[in-house]
Amino acid sequence: MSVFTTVTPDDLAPFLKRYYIGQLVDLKGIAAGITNTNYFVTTTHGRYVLTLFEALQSSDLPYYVNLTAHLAHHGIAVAAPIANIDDQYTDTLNGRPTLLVPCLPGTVVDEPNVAQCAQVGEMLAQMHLASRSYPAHMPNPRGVQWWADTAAEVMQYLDADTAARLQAEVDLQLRQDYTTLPQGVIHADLFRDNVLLDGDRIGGFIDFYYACNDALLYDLAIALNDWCREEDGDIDRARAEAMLQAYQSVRPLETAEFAAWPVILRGAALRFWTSRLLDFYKPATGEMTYAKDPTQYERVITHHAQRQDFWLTPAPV
Ligand SMILES: Nc1ncnc2c1ncn2[C@@H]1O[C@H](COP(=O)(O)OP(=O)(O)OP(=O)(O)O)[C@@H](O)[C@H]1O
Ligand SMILES: N[C@@H](CCO)C(=O)O
Repeated sequence: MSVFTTVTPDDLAPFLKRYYIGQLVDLKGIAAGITNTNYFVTTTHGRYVLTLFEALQSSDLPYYVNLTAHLAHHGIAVAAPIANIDDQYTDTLNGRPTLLVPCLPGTVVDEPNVAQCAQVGEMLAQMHLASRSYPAHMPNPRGVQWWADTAAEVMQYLDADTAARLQAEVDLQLRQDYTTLPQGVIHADLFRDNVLLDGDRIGGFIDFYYACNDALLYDLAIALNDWCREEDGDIDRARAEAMLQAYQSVRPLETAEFAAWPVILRGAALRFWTSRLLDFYKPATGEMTYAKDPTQYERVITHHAQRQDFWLTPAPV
């Protein structure tokens, strides 16, 4: 249950007076999500989502919040932040920084189909292009060096075989230079639970709190590793081809990206293998004792390492 900070209708009444969204009708905590407190707020004008940030400080928020405003301005399906009477996107409630956005249509889909993977690929490419005019810059706090540092931190808990495989993956990634690939703003966590789908249509991309500037191809690899993944960590060909073709219908990959693709797929998997190992063996104090399965991403890497074909048709000349 992800309500860490309780909000009552009495707490909310003075807060809502700072917005032009009508009067409160209903307030309901949202169970999904593991980092922040989220509430559905229904007013006489409509339905909204109120987020109370549990870890991020007000000073951290502008990059993420202005990014979603920028993307919404360009027609990407994201929840555009709502400004308060002081024309600020963020406010404060019960000692936490807050954000109020409209409720987007759709639900999280656990078993996406080919058409849905194509939609995600297409909108991800649109998002990458639309954010080229976004002026702010944020280095990736969870880049290759973070994978290496995190692997070193959890190595002591692993059996010798797993530790050796983890170290080999880290060494492989430390030898790469992804900075020569096309760069831009990436979502960096575009898993199934961060996209709302309304049938085959995208209701919206949500949860931009890992967004940063990095290689665009890395973002595509993160999305593909989740959206097209089977239970055993293998990738489903039909979904992968659909996602890649749809992405490339908007932003064709460059020759250097074709070359980097097989290894960056493993890097994108290593990012979540290491973060899940860290959450599993060294959960942060006060964090919910809920950790996703690290071995899922170990298996993704094993499959990628054995693969000959990476679903890409030859690069256009
Ligand atoms: N704009 C929105 N419209 C509709 N539902 C939303 C919206 N934003 C969030 N939600 C709902 O709230 C849930 C939790 O949101 P989110 O995944 O952002 O939680 P979090 O705790 O902030 O992040 P995380 O779980 O990645 O740590 C989502 O699964 C979705 O059901
Ligand atoms: N999407 C991440 C969790 C949130 O960052 C994972 O599945 O490990």
